[in-house]
Amino acid sequence: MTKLSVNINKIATLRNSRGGDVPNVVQFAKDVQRFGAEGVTIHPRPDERHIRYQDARDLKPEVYTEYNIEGNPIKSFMDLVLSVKPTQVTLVPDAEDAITSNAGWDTIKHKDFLIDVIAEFQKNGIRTSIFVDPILKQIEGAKATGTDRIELYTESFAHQYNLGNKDGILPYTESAILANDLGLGINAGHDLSLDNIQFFKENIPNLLEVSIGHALVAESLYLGVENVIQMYLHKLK
Ligand SMILES: CC(=O)[C@@H](O)[C@H](O)COP(=O)(O)O
Ligand SMILES: NCC(=O)COP(=O)(O)O
Repeated sequence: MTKLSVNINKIATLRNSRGGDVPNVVQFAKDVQRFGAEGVTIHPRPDERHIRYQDARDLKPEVYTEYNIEGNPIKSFMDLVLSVKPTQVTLVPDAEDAITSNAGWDTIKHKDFLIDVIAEFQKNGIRTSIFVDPILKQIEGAKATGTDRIELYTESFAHQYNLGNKDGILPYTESAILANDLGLGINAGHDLSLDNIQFFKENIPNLLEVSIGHALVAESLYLGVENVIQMYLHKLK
């Protein structure tokens, strides 16, 4: 069984584009849980261009499934996560100016830093996951940091799958086998979608959780737009 955690960053992006509170991210989190989502993921960035630090605090009492906060463990992010105390923190090595996450950790180069940060979160009862590329030595490096889980960065799989190249899954399967052998839990995310999720799941042994946002929100627009147009037409009769 793989848990679906819905990333609600895009809901905050839409809200921020008008400056008001529509759509309301807390209400959206409540609704996705009511519809069956098994977790809520947010990824506050230092510029707060979508999810804001205050959203992370406001969501805490309403997320009764798994609450996952992702981000680069700079001081302000660490303070936020340590005060909110989500179920899980996912560490992502984002550059400040990155449009979205675009690489996993170099777990070898940043080993000492990751060991310290991970120990601090674990000491506070927060499960840790670190975002990694599907590279065997990086998975071994992840193990050495003491993290509970890894999150496989799935952009390259999604890209290859979209091009019709199913072999793009191979490094992910190998990485998952190694992670299982090492006793690391396995999460995955980035550009997963209705098109590619089943194939991914079938090829990753013991996939514990996926976090999906961008495609899920885009798909929801497409799958919902016919209904909404009909409702407007009905009211305009
Ligand atoms: C960690 C990751 O894979 C990202 O997909 C991220 O959580 C999404 O961030 P943005 O919504 O800022 O693109
Ligand atoms: N950790 C990945 C995530 O939360 C969502 O990524 P995406 O589906 O928005 O690409």
